[in-house]
Amino acid sequence: MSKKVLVLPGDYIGPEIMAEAVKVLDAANARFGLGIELEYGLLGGAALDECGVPLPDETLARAREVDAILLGAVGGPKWDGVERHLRPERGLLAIRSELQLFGNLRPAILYPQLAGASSLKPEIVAGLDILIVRELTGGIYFGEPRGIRTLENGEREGYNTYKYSESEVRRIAHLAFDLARKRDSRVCSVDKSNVLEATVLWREVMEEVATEYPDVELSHIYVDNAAMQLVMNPKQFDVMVTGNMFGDILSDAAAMLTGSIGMLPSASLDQAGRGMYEPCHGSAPDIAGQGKANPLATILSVAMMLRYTLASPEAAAAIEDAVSAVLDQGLRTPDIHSEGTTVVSTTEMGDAVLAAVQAA
Ligand SMILES: NC(=O)c1ccc[n+]([C@@H]2O[C@H](COP(=O)([O-])OP(=O)(O)OC[C@H]3O[C@@H](n4cnc5c(N)ncnc54)[C@H](O)[C@@H]3O)[C@@H](O)[C@H]2O)c1
Ligand SMILES: CC(C)[C@H](C(=O)O)[C@@H](O)C(=O)O
Ligand SMILES: [Mg+2]
Repeated sequence: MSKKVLVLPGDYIGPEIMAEAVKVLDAANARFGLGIELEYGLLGGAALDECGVPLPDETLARAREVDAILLGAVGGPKWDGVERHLRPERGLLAIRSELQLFGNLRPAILYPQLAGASSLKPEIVAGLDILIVRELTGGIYFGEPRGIRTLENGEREGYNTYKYSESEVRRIAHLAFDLARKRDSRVCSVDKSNVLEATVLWREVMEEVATEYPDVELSHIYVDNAAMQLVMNPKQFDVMVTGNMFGDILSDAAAMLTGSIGMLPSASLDQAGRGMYEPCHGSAPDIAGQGKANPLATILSVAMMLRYTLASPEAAAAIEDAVSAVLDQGLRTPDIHSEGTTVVSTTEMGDAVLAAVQAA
């Protein structure tokens, strides 16, 4: 039976990195007989330009039908002036929310070949393998009320609401604990319970869920300390579970431990394990159209899609091995370049991974 994947290239470097990821997916499809059919849709600025909204009904309808979604990145200065509710990023938030993709997995793994490209010293990052589990459909990103209002004294005030229900915390906790069992059985919950009530409850629920996993060790850390520990001694962490905004920030920091934000893939899963797969980075307007974007985060997101939603672990491993082989060949996009390696373009990097998959 065929499996359908909806491809949403998005904006700026989105289409550039997606072209390379699709090449690699096509090669894995042919090599492993996966029966995957691709269809394309619009999200973000591209959708706003074409249809007047950042998440067209057609895209959402197709997204509900397909087996998995592959996203590039959305947003950029072209749409800076549009009304808040029409911003390209709102399209991304809406699709996550509509599909209830609450579980965002952001693995920060250091490929040994990139030790020299990490922002930290090689001995601090050697063997790094952290999984950030970010709650993706709640917290301050979605809490109501929100807005900008005019106060009685005439000045304006911007406000958002940070809240999490017990059930929202419970489901992300279960996901984190279940994933930890397949790794080093350690979960570190990141909160700000010394200040924010929403995260006092978060911590209580984490403790409650932990009683169902006596084999998994649970620890807690405040988010400010977590940021510091991540750059001081990142290997102390196995699974880090946290809310929407903290996870957004910590995952960008974790990306730099692996060499570049261009190396960090992600999976956003619903309760049934269906998902949307995307790199953690944005649309990088500063390098768009120059062949400088690193496509590996998107290519590695394809591997996550094959593993988590499309049940093709062999093909997933082949793509991950192909990425490693290409790094062994010394090929680097500019963001991960270090002395003694060869700078290649986005397309050349994609072609090299494609060739390695075909040779698998
Ligand atoms: N998932 C998404 O679609 C997503 C994620 C983050 C940001 N954004 C949006 O992207 C736009 C730009 O945001 P930003 O500049 O804050 O973040 P960004 O992640 O796009 O870029 C930050 C820096 O990282 C670099 N970078 C990012 N991806 C790279 C890659 N694949 N290869 C090499 N270098 C890469 C960029 O050149 C830039 O210097 C904004 O509109 C933002 O809202 C979208
Ligand atoms: C573009 C933006 C809405 C998004 C987020 O904050 O979730 C991005 O930064 C991410 O990390 O996926
Ligand atoms: Mg982000």
